[in-house]
Amino acid sequence: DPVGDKQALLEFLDNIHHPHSLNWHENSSVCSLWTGVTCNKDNSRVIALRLPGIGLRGSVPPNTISRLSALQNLSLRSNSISGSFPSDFSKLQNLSTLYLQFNNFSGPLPSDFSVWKSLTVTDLSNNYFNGNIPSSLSTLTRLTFLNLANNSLSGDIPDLNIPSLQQLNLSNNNLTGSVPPSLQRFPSGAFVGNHVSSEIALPPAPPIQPPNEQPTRRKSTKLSEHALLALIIGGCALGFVVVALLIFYCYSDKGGEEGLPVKSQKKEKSLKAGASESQDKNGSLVFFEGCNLVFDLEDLLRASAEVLGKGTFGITYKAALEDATTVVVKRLKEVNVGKREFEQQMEVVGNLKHENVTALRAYYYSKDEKLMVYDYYGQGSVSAMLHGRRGEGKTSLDWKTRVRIAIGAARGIAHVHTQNGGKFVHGDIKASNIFLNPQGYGCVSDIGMATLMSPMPPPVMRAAGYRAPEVTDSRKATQACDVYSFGVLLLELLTGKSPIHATGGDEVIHLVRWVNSVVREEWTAEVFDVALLRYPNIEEEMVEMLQIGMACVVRMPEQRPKMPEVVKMVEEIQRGSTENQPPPANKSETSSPTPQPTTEIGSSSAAH
Ligand SMILES: Nc1ncnc2c1ncn2[C@@H]1O[C@H](COP(=O)(O)OP(=O)(O)OP(=O)(O)O)[C@@H](O)[C@H]1O
Repeated sequence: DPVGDKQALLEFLDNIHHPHSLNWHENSSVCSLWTGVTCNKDNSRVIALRLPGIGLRGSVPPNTISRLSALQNLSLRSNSISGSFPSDFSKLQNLSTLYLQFNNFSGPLPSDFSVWKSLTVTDLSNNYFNGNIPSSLSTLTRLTFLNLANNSLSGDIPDLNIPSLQQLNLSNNNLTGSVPPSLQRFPSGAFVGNHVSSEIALPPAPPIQPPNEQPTRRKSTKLSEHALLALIIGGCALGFVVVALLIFYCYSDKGGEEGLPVKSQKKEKSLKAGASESQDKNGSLVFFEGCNLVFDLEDLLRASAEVLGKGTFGITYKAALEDATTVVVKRLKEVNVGKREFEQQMEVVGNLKHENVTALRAYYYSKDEKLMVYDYYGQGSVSAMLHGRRGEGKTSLDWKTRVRIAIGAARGIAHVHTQNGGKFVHGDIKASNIFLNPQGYGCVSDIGMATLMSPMPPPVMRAAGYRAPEVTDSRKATQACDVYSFGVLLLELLTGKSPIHATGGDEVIHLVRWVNSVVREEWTAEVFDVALLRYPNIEEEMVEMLQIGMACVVRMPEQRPKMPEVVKMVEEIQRGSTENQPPPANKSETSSPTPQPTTEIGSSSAAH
């Protein structure tokens, strides 16, 4: 471990307010375990420090980060760091990328940029920097990206002759004068929101020949006042699908650089002209309290990603970040709500902490893209567990696990229903949205989607079987609809069958109708998953679960039990649980005792 660097980092953290605890322990390995820290190959020095969006507050403690003299990448973006630009950063002479945007830095920019000869990317936007733009920026011969937008910089724009510069944003400051000749190749969008003389006739953009990048594609980027962020996540590879999450930020030419993986481009949404909007901190990942994940949008978009599936609300990706963290990113489609409404909804969801509700870790909102970030559940969803292919060594879900799934899911939904003054609705309860928490209990995901999507979009085929009959007409989900969907989930756990499934022929079976008809014919035992028949002494419990399920799926919404009641009932199954260890592996399923109905179940009102 780099002892000196480790000590410097510990001192940094000790002396800055940070609501999120980081796993930076004195006796753990800084290079392999510390979040946000990257070392060089032989682990002798720290070369990257990325702590975006973790709630850092106060000024950067002097003589801490500056001791990381081998540092190449520094990202402290999207925190609440205040004070002046840390003067001792001048010691970080190997710095290549510097991301300090979306903080509360104030005071002048460093006067001498020549100390950072290797700088390629500098983003100091969305702070309160004032004073002039230093002409020493001209000495940065490798600089490709410079963003100083949304500060309070004043004075004339210096004649910055930096041939390598490809992207420039000085918008929304108090700059005066005119655009100097060296910068006239940048479109007017780079200067809007200033008092820069408007009569400048910008010549057509001359070809830019950056040394390391792809000049032809860069050339095609046109900046304009109508700044748009376009985020591209997607693309399939052969066989096992791997997609690269891509981002590009461009102006007016929305499709201009589509498909280009962007490392050094500005990611936050740029503002349209107008100082009034200059405080809009749009377009960064927002993390929730207690989240130990440390990455930024750039990391997220750079991560290699795999499509997990396409749902009602968009595409879900599994993204592997560089620091080996795996997260799930939901890219929402057709969310037409405004920023405020979206943020409010995310705040409710993100602060909804419960062991039976999957935690929303972060979200992202821009005009064109809405993302939600979750933990990745490696075991997959309950749907995958129940219906996925049984690989070698993979057995079907045992009864105890199914009961725990039911109890956890019920508790999670009941908790969701207590939100928003007891009016919150999940709206999309189904097995692919239920995961197992570390205790092996069900854990409900995808909270808040239905509210954002009201009226409900038509369900994808596999979701249709969970929807209460009344939703078809009203397209509006209610808590009673969640109870119905939970009932379908119970029937699915009991039968091992999907809510809508095909038989051998063309016939499509609707699980609720099928269970009702079988029970009506008093063939109750027929509904249970054959894989469960090998567990002795569980008949009563299965019948109990069947009763609860059927009570939840009655046609009339007002006749369904409320979730707190359902929780009690499913918990009762576990309480009455007798020992039901699986029999020895060689015992055949057919030799298991066939369960007999012990209680009268079903009623004519349940049949539909
Ligand atoms: N956090 C997660 N960890 C692991 N797998 C996940 C996670 N979230 C979703 N998935 C899986 O990704 C796939 C796609 O999920 P997504 O939510 O987009 O669609 P869905 O659940 O099938 O439908 P809907 O959008 O209606 O909820 C599903 O198989 C789901 O189980």
